[in-house]
Amino acid sequence: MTDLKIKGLTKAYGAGATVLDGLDLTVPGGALTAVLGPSGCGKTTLLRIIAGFLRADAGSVTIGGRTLAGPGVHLPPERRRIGIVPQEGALFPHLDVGRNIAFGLTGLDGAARKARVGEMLDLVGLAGYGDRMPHELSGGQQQRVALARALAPRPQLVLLDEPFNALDSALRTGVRADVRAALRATGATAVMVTHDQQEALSTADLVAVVRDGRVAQCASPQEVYHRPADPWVAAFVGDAVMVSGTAEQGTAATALGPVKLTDSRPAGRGAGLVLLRPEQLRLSDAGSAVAQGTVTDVRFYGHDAMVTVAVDGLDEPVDVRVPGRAPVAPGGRIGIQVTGDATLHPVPVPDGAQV
Ligand SMILES: Nc1ncnc2c1ncn2[C@@H]1O[C@H](COP(=O)(O)OP(=O)(O)OP(=O)(O)O)[C@@H](O)[C@H]1O
Repeated sequence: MTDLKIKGLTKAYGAGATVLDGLDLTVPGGALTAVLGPSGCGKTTLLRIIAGFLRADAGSVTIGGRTLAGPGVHLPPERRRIGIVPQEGALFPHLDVGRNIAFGLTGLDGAARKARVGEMLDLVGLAGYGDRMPHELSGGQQQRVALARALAPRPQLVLLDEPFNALDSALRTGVRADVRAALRATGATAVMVTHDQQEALSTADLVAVVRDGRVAQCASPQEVYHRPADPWVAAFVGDAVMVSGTAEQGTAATALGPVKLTDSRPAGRGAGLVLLRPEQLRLSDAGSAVAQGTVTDVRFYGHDAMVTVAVDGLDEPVDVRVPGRAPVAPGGRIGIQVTGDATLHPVPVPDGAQV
């Protein structure tokens, strides 16, 4: 297993603003880590520095203890043992699928190359497709070939740059699952750049949320979602409901009623912002709940619906996610109850943070 360790990575383009600002990130061997962040936060820059296409101004990149980039060190991309899956597959259009996959297989004789290509085609579920040309494949199949090509030379690390961007949503789910299974089967250490929260949460073992050129939080998808490092992360990763609260003995008093606090967080004392998810709120009859309000909007998504409620005593409306059909309509009076626990964060939101 090969850990990827990134320390103090700093990069500015020319005299422009700093894009990476002392970024630290450790990707454990064998894990798929999603680098998630808003447009322009430096995700592609990070990937290009890891791959060796770009030099950092400061900091280091090591894989399994081998320094790829650092003070006085810059290994060229071809010596880094890194496989890359670009955004739209970017297969060589004049080579068939087998030759695309075999492209990086230097130092093997003909029979060994053929065997490795066959293994890779099996791995990505495309056995028998070796003679097809790229234009004879669907977008999802092209992405799977791109993954097979990246994995064929047994790289120490695989970088995936928004790999599902070009696929329509119906295809995405299946291709994501296939890619994840193929990475798992080879035990590859992988870093996937994405700006899609659902993709990061559902596909990766770890999610590194990048803001302003630094990692704001790196943890499991569950941890990032349920115990976000700060209000910005909470609002960026999924939908968030934020209400002021005052904590005492593990419970915060809020306009939505008492909310049990996730206990081990040091900030879980005093006054602050309580972070909840819309699915933690339940609608009930007006009058039966501590918090009451007026429904202002209902959005139906098929599997669930989002109900916006102007709660009495709160300046901002809150969103409530309800399964299936929403049994309410705009203008109706409704009660709200909180379920589960929440984190409490000191206010205000850090300077410069934007959601
Ligand atoms: N070659 C370049 N020269 C100058 N500025 C650049 C260059 N490449 C990127 N930038 C700037 O650096 C910042 C980070 O860009 P980067 O492409 O790394 O962000 P990103 O997080 O990948 O964004 P997106 O999600 O939109 O692809 C942006 O402000 C961008 O305009």
